[in-house]
Formats: sequence, structure tokens, C-alpha cells
Amino acid sequence: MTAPPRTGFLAGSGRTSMPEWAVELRGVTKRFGDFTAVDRLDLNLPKGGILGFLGPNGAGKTTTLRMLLGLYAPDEGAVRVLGGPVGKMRPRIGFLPEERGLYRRARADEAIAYIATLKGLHRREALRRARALLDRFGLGDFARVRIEGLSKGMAQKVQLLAAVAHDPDVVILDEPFAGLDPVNQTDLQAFLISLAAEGKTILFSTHTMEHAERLCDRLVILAKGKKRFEGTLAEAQRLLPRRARIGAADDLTFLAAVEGVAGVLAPAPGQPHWIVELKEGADGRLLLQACFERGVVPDFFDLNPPGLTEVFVAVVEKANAEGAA
Ligand SMILES: Nc1ncnc2c1ncn2[C@@H]1O[C@H](COP(=O)(O)OP(=O)(O)OP(=O)(O)O)[C@@H](O)[C@H]1O
Repeated sequence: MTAPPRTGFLAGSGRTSMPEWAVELRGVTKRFGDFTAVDRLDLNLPKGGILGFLGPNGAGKTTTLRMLLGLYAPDEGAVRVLGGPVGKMRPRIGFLPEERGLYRRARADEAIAYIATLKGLHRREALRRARALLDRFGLGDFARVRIEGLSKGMAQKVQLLAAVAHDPDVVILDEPFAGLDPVNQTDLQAFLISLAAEGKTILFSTHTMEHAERLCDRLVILAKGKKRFEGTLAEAQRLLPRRARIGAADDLTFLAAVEGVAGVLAPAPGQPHWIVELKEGADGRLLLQACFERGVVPDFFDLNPPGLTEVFVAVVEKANAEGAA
């Protein structure tokens, strides 16, 4: 297979052929003492596009990302990146670790360039790229400012630029949105999209479902070290039954008699909406019709598929219930 043409800022590395998978994990297990943090994980991540790595605290996300970097060796199983062993592929991977930290007395441009030189770039070229990246992300005026003189968000942006300055094919970001204000989060989203448009594979972990929903071609949900879901957002949404959410002060249990309705649930404590579960192929608009025929005028009516937060909670609750059984 041939990589998409590189037309973006980081174009020009001259690599032309790529293996099929950006990342492959086969039966990967990582233990800390008696505790299994990652449990027989299989993953095949296609090259190109943006993959969201989701899971509750302690699910094993960071441990998995560290194995992709070769920072941890798996106790069992095999990890391959871009078709080769991790150690050999490290120069083609960019990484933003969860624990942020650049040398605080270094200038922003030098901090970026330093990381790029560790990945094999010559210092002059590394500095040129560092400054171009800082310009591109509105930090050109801060190129010569020391990291300690930057705001937390700016320093995080600089660290992100350090992860990509050497033009990696695979970019791994551990919670890149954490600590950024909404404007910087929007900038980061645009940046990740632009990297993906250049043909790179982006893999990022996050606890913010909106980012995953908006950005990701594929999603992986981990819980208790095991993969609980892998697929597209639409596939994730199909994990839950179709349902309508209806806001009304009236008792809506009469909707149980409407064609295609599987169940009617009164608002849960703290929730404003009735939930009407629908069978496959049911026409949700019949619910509105039935309400109007009863003289009930809902103040809220939503037939949209469930959001990722709802799917995530259901997947994790199922994993917890399996763990407790
Ligand atoms: N070096 C270590 N020594 C012992 N236990 C560890 C170590 N690293 C991780 N763990 C444990 O492994 C489990 C998975 O941790 P990991 O950091 O991979 O989770 P995570 O999904 O990234 O969580 P979070 O969302 O909170 O960052 C946790 O229970 C953690 O305590």
C-alpha cells in the first residue's frame, strides 16, 4: 500500500510505502506484581485517521500507550508499530506523555528542537521546524521565551509540538486535552485533524467524550484492562437500544401501547426525561402523535441516538458487573 501524498507542513520525508497496520497488539498482557493492568489485549489499528482510546480511571490506557512506546515491555503477547518492533520504529512515533514536563529553563523553540533531535533530526532543521510550528500555532512571539515563562496551556501546546516536530507517522497523545481552555481545545482539535489529513495515525486517550465524538474515526473502550468495545461511533451507539427521550409533566405510561414500543421508563431521580425504548424499525414519530391525541404537549422530544457518554457508562457498568459476578 502507498501512503497518501504528503501535502502539509510536515511534508517531504520521502517515505513512500507503509505496512497495513499502524498498531498491532496480539494478546498483550501487562502485570504489576499480582495486578493485571492490561489483560490479553488485541488491537489492529489501521493507518491514517484518528483513534480515541477511552476508559475509566485505572482502565489500562496509559499502560497500553507506554507499551506502544516501548517504555514498558509486555509480560505476554506482541506489540508492533508500522509493521515492525517498537524499538526500531520509535523514531517514527511521536508521544505526548500524561505527565507533562519540559526542561523549564529551556526556550520554547529549543525545547521542541531538543526532542526532535533525540528522534534523529539535525539541530538546525529541528529549530527551523520548531519555529515554524510555533508560528503556525500562534506562539511565534514566544519562541524565545523559557518554558517557565509560559502559561500552563501554552507549555502544553509546546510539548505537543515537540511530539510532532520530527514528522512522525504515528502520534500517540495521552490525555492531550487535559488542562487546556476551550479555545486551545478547539485549536488542538483542528491540529489533530490537520495531522490526520497529512496521512498520520493519531491515537489519543481522553476522558472527554465530546472530543472523541467529534474527532475519532474509531474508538476503543477499555475497562479493567480488557477491551470492551472497538469500532466507529455509529457502532458504539448501536450497543444501546433505540429510544426516545421525552420531557413532560404528565404520566406517559400510556405510550407503552404505541406500536413498536418496547418499554416506558419514568424519569430517573435527577433526570428530567421519560425514556421510551423502541423496537428495531419502530417509527418514533408515533410517540408524538400519541401524545397529541391525549392532549399531552411534550416540552422536549429527542429521537437522536445515544451520546458517547451514555454508551461509555453502559459499557463500563457492564464490565463492572462482570467483575463483581
Ligand atoms: N508502575 C506501576 N506500578 C504499579 N501499578 C501500576 C503502575 N502503572 C499503572 N499501574 C496500575 O495499573 C492500572 C492501570 O493504570 P493506567 O495508568 O494504565 O490506567 P489509565 O486507564 O491510564 O487511568 P487514568 O485514566 O486514571 O489515567 C491502575 O490500577 C494503576 O494503579
